[in-house]
Amino acid sequence: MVKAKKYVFEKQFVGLPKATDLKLVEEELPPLKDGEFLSEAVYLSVDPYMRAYAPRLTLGTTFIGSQVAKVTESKNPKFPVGKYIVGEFGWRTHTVSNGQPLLSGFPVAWLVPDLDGLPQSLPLGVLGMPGNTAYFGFLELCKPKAGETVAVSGAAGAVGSLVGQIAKIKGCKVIGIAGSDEKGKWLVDELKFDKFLNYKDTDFDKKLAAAAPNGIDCYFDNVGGELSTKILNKMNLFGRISVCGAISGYNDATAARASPVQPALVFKQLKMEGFIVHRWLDRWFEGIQQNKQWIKEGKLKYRETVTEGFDKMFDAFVDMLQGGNTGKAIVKV
Ligand SMILES: NC(=O)C1=CN([C@@H]2O[C@H](COP(=O)(O)OP(=O)(O)OC[C@H]3O[C@@H](n4cnc5c(N)ncnc54)[C@H](OP(=O)(O)O)[C@@H]3O)[C@@H](O)[C@H]2O)C=CC1
Ligand SMILES: C/C=C/C(C)=O
Repeated sequence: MVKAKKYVFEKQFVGLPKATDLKLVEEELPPLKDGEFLSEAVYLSVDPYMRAYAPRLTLGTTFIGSQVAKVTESKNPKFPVGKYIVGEFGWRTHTVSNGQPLLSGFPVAWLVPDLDGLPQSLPLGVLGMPGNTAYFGFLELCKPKAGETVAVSGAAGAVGSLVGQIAKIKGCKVIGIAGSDEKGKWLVDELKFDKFLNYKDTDFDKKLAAAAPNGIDCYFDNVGGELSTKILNKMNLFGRISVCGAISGYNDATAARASPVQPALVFKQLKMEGFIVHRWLDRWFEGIQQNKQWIKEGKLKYRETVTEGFDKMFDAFVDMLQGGNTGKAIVKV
């Protein structure tokens, strides 16, 4: 009999999640039926969407999330023993699944493609959902042209760090905005962003004006709130804004306030569009393949912030929400 550990969503989050909002429990897994397989988590992802989607989750269920897992027993020929998979199984160590797609049509599990020797954790980051968010969300919505100026907030995180590099690949000038000078040093020195702005600086407004003397053509928005209104007010005529996320407000216990964006939208004739990455499910492996190719060519770099231990899932989650990560935040079991 296999015992699994899992985190159950006990209490709805109010403000920053508390350890007591989730409960770590053990359960015995049943023997496999035909069509099922058993997998063991190797890496688990902690992502901002877990906080953003929480109000829609049912209390008492396993908390949501993706993992890279190894198939250890199988009665399903599509998921043979020894293969690595990405599973949408939630925060749990062992899982019995039949591999059937979720109600949304999203596969509950897919085999990790050939990584050409790259780390097995990357399907949770640059070669998975965050990588595709950067690839499709930026290129399809911002439609950047060489020579244009691109601003990206959340710039040192899993998605933002890739968006800025893809913008550089496309010949753009890139302004990255994040919350620490150490992150800024990584963006400029290693990822070759043109400029870095720390949104916590008291003279941020002055520095923004100096960093974008000719205005901003594309903005990839990971954070929302007042910071994003400030960027919108610096946009050029017919600028494009890809709205990816709004993490600056995810932990607000009361409704966040930001100055109106409509004047900038009207007078600069801006195009602002939100998206969910699953819009490009039919092109999922195109994004992964392209990002892998760019890594191999040395054009796309990635970083991971790895926390060790399944019992540290909550700590890793809250640390990421508060900016403790550079690049993709993951947990190694
Ligand atoms: N639309 C979609 O399909 C998807 C949307 N997303 C969204 O993209 C965004 C980035 O996700 P991801 O790259 O995975 O996460 P990150 O790796 O960027 O981690 C979150 C980061 O958010 C920053 N942050 C936290 N609080 C604030 C704040 N008040 N103001 C500004 N920045 C803050 C922190 O960096 P710092 O030190 O800079 O503050 C932190 O490191 C999120 O908003 C997420 O919801 C992600 C995937 C898919
Ligand atoms: C799929 C992820 C969505 C957000 C908002 O993070």
